[in-house]
Amino acid sequence: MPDLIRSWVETANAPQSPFPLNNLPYGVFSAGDSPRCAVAIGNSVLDLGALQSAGVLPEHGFASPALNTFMGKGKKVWTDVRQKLTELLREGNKTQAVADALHDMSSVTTHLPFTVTEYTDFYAGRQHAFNVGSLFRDPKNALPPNWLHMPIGYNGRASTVVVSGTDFHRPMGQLKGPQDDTPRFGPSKRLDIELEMGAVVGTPSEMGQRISVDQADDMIFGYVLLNDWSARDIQAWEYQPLGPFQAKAFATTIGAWVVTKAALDPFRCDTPPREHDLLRHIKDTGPMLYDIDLSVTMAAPDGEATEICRTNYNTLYYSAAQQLAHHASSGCAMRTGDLLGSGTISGPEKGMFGSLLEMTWGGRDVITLDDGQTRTFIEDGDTLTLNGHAQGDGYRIGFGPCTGTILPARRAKDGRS
Ligand SMILES: O=C(O)/C=C/C(=O)CC(=O)CC(=O)O
Ligand SMILES: [Ca+2]
Ligand SMILES: [Mg+2]
Repeated sequence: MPDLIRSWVETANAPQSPFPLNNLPYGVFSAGDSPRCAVAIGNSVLDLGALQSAGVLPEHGFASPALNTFMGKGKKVWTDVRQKLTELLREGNKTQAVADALHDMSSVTTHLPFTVTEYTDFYAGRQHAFNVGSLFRDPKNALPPNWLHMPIGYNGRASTVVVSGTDFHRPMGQLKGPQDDTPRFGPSKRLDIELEMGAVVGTPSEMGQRISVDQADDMIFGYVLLNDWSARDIQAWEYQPLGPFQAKAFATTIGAWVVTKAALDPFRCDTPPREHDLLRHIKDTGPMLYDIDLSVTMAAPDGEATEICRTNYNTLYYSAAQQLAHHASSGCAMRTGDLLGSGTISGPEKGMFGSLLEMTWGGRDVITLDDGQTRTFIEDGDTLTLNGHAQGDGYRIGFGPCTGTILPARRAKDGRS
């Protein structure tokens, strides 16, 4: 485990800081002006657009409002820029040009860090797949027969991926419970979260090109926290035979900071033992998961945030590299800015479940918040926040929060649902 790299930005050296010099996650910010690229360091953001204009950094599209140009340049450029930034911010190396490009994080606005090209969501949490299979289908055959052989996924919506802090309205949809004769259209009453990690594709692949697991790993630029908000009542009625559609299309929240693979490298860990040998195109090639502590808090309007789940990214069955290799295996082209959701990260015990559906076992149990309020699913005004970090020796690699507050459903203009 490497040591903390000390920075002249003092707040970056605090053991609890999510953004020490070892991290350097990328994002997009504005300070009452045009959005441009940045890295987070301690309590500050460093304006990469300004450093590029000043000739301190080479031209990698840092003055644009998205990381895509830089992400598309690949491993060599990512490594060079990381080394350069590490030297610029290292203790003892303070210069006026770099000090002038720092902004207090509390005074800036963070934006969606990259243009999301396409969004695919996987299902790689074994406990989650088991729990959902038991609740929605047959507890005796909870895990689908293909599940141990390939990372199952569905194509989601990129258009509605939003950055942490974006509030949105409760979705409307078709609802039909088991006791109802006919469906009706109305606000979802079983609004849920899904604790996930998103892998961000940097370098693209061509249509028809096969990629190995190691090539796939090299294509990944970094990772974000991801909340795949889900309307369980819409989902239960609509999902057969083609899978989730409107139930997961209304919003997906990602964190504002993309943590690079380089920052996470010391925290790589093995995938679990395989029950069936995986086929060659997705076989494990070494440690490909990460030891990242994850948690979720829920807060009622004006209430305290209560931790409702604590789990780890290392509980997944498939890595993002295996998912990406599988995704391209038919000849599907992958593009810069593609976002791959890991699947809901539910660990093997109850306090480790990454959705309210599982925590309340289908809405049968309640969750009691620290202020005494109870919940099954999300109510209007509630705020849900994902947090995550990898714990180093005296420092942590944090992701920043991934949060959203639910606003009441938007009724039709005539007041009807
Ligand atoms: O098993 C199903 O019918 C669907 C389960 C899901 O909730 C899909 C999903 O988003 C996958 C995941 O996040 O793990
Ligand atoms: Ca999901
Ligand atoms: Mg979603």
